[in-house]
Amino acid sequence: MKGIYSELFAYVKKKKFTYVLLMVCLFTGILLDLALPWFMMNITDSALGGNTKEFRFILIIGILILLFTFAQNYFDVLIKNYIASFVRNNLRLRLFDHYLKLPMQFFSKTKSGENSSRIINDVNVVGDLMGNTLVSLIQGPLVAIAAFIFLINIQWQLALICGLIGPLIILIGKIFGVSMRRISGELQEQVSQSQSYIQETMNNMPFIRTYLIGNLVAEKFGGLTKKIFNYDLKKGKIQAALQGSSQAVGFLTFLIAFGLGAYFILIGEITIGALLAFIQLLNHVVWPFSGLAQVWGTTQESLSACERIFRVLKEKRQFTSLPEALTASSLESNHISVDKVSFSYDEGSKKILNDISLKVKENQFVAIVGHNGSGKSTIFKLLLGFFPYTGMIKINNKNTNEMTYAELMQYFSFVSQDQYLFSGTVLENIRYGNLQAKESDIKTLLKNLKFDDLMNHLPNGLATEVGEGGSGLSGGQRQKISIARAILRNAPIFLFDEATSALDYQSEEQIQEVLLNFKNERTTLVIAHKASTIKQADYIIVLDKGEIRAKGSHNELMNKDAYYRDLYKEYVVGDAG
Ligand SMILES: Nc1ncnc2c1ncn2[C@@H]1O[C@H](COP(=O)(O)OP(=O)(O)OP(=O)(O)O)[C@@H](O)[C@H]1O
Repeated sequence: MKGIYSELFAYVKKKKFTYVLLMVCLFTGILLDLALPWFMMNITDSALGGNTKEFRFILIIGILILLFTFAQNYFDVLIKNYIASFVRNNLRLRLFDHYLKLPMQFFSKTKSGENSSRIINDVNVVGDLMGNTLVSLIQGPLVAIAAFIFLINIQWQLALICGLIGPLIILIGKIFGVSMRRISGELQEQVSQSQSYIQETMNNMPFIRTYLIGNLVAEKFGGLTKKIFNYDLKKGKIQAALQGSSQAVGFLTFLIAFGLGAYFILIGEITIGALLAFIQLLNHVVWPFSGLAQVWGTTQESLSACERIFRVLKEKRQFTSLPEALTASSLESNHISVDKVSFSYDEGSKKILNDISLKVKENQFVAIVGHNGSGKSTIFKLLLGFFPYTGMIKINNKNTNEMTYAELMQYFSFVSQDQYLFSGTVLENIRYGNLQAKESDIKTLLKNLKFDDLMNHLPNGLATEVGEGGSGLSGGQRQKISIARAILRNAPIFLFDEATSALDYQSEEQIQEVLLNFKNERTTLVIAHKASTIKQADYIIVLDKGEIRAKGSHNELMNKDAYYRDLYKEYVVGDAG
């Protein structure tokens, strides 16, 4: 909690001047709150006393109070909104930037919907806290104290009796505040989970349609929303009890004030104007306190959003500043050695890779083969520095763990099995491979790759929008963009998770040709899914349940390794299919 308060205070420090203005506004508001009862008391008494000169003077003051109240309210709302927007904007950028710097392990253990809920929903709540709620928390008691002093001036016995309400309402707020905070935290957790599920549902719509699992999905979502509903109800009950009891205490105070006030008029202790002012002032004593109970509830809710945000901000970053892309093509000799590398995704769980050692010579073409789940893609993820491991990986005899991330990345062009595309045009998506590339360079590259269809067959050529995640393109077109992007990057080591399933025969042949051309130009590691690719390789690594089962050329392995022979047969059948 201490950490949260200092984080929040840092925002106050950042906007010192604006908070000072807000305080000026706040104190002006308190003065105006007191000016109105003063006006009511004096105008009533001067009218009842028939003093027209005084009446006119007080009326003019009343008009001035009105004008000031308008200006005070205008600036109060303006400044509060400015602070809330500033905090939201700043925190959102900070959080987004932090997410970009977190290690990949973080993303393999969290849900994307929850992370987006942090950046959108929780940040909004914290903005409200800093702009509105926090100020109300100070404003309420200050107004109440000022009004109370005025009340004492009017009739101290009556004021003291009515003043008993303050501590009582604070006690009520404290009792309910704790449960409010707990329920709000749990509620937000459920909201995040359902947000994740909505996101997954939208992404999986074709699967839901074709497998007719709409009812199942709706049922699961129903379960999630039921939890939200139940937490909402619990929250509603606490809010109702909080508000009901504080309002009742408030009303009780008015009953006492009217009853006793009327008695004091009867015995000539106070005037009618004074009672009017007293009741108006009492509003300022009662409502800040009864409202305070509610504001306290909102504060607890906001603090649990803060907790969630700052929990993420406390996660150790992989980078202090985001690495910039380095020019990849200038590197010459590029060999890789993997020495006794072991890895598991979760600490203490089953090893996904166990004591892997391999060497890839400069400009060698290496195929990694193995059954599904044998750990092929995981080897790529470790080469790319996504996860920490035991053992050592070296490129050109340098330990990759001693390289900066940008330095490591300059070695690799990577094509994964999944295609990662951003909304934008085909051209923009290919250009991520080399942000300096001219359109003409990209066109030449596509011509050389014989991916002309990306220029000629799409409605707006390279300016065609790919849609969210490439949803507006065919699977083959998405793969071609990913491959073209990696080749445009022109790094000396090409990591290719052979995902050529969506390519037509002609395009597949074309990719094979590109890989063949790489043979003497750059170091290439292919997770091979095709017999034709495997046969091209200089060297093959056979992986089985996270261990290297055999290594060698295709002919060597066919001669000496039965496991490989069987595996290869499966690939040949796959190719024929
Ligand atoms: N993010 C992750 N968290 C936990 N386990 C994972 C994660 N990614 C992969 N695994 C597990 O690691 C093992 C190896 O996965 P990997 O993707 O490396 O296999 P692969 O050989 O590339 O398989 P395929 O041929 O199906 O692509 C699998 O058992 C998988 O369940």
